[in-house]
Amino acid sequence: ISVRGPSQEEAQSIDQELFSTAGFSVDQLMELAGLSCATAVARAFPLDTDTTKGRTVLVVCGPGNNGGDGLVCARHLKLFGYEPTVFYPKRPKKPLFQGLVTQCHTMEISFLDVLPQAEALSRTFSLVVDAIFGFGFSGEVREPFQSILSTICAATIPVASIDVPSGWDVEIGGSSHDLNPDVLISLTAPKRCTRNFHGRLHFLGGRFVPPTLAQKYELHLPPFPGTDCVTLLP
Ligand SMILES: NC(=O)C1=CN([C@@H]2O[C@H](COP(=O)(O)OP(=O)(O)OC[C@H]3O[C@@H](n4cnc5c(N)ncnc54)[C@H](O)[C@@H]3O)[C@@H](O)[C@H]2O)[C@@H](O)CC1
Ligand SMILES: [K+]
Repeated sequence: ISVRGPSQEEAQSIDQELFSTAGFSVDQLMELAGLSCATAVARAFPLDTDTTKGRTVLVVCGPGNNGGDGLVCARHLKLFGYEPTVFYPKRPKKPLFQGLVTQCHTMEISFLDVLPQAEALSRTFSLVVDAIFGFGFSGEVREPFQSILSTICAATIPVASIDVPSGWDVEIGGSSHDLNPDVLISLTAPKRCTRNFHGRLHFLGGRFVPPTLAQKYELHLPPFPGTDCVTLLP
């Protein structure tokens, strides 16, 4: 796998190209991205079939497409037998996101109005899926997400981050005060900041990149085993 990884700008160009000349739609790729995140979460935190232990997952969604991946992930986790709950404090008015919320309601997934304090959060949930920011993040984290990230950092349960650990600089990474996820699911290709990921498992998901695009951007993507939608990176 390329150690260089696409820069934030390159990730945004690949994204643009997928949605323009390559002919894909956002909801199509978001569905595949979210499905691969749910699959990776289920691999990293397998259900104990004898107990309800480990079923409760809090999916925290941000205001952009990373948040959309989180909503899709929550829906698939529910189909896989988990008990996801969503916290989605800033919701875009676009039909795509409204549809994803409706789908979660139809799947009887609960939404929280307020994020519990770290201790209550750690007691209620087994794991947090971080779908707050992906490669569109820049600058200092603004509220309400600064407080939300502080709460997640203070919680004692593991975090699985979608595409980029939220709050990390997409190129450089995070510091010791930032999120330290146990699992990272990179989408399309690992971003440069993932060099600083030292968690337990790093997956690549989003098996949708046409080989011509992978070549053009020199992505050097690893093979995906068989029909799997995720692959474990070394
Ligand atoms: N090709 C692709 O490349 C795909 C990308 N997808 C997802 O889309 C993500 C990128 O989505 P977006 O471009 O919408 O960006 P993000 O979802 O990463 O973030 C953008 C949102 O965060 C806000 N934001 C940015 N910086 C902030 C700050 N400092 N404080 C508070 N809010 C801030 C912006 O106002 C915007 O609402 C990827 O990381 C991935 O998860 C997938 O859905 C499907 C395919
Ligand atoms: K994230």
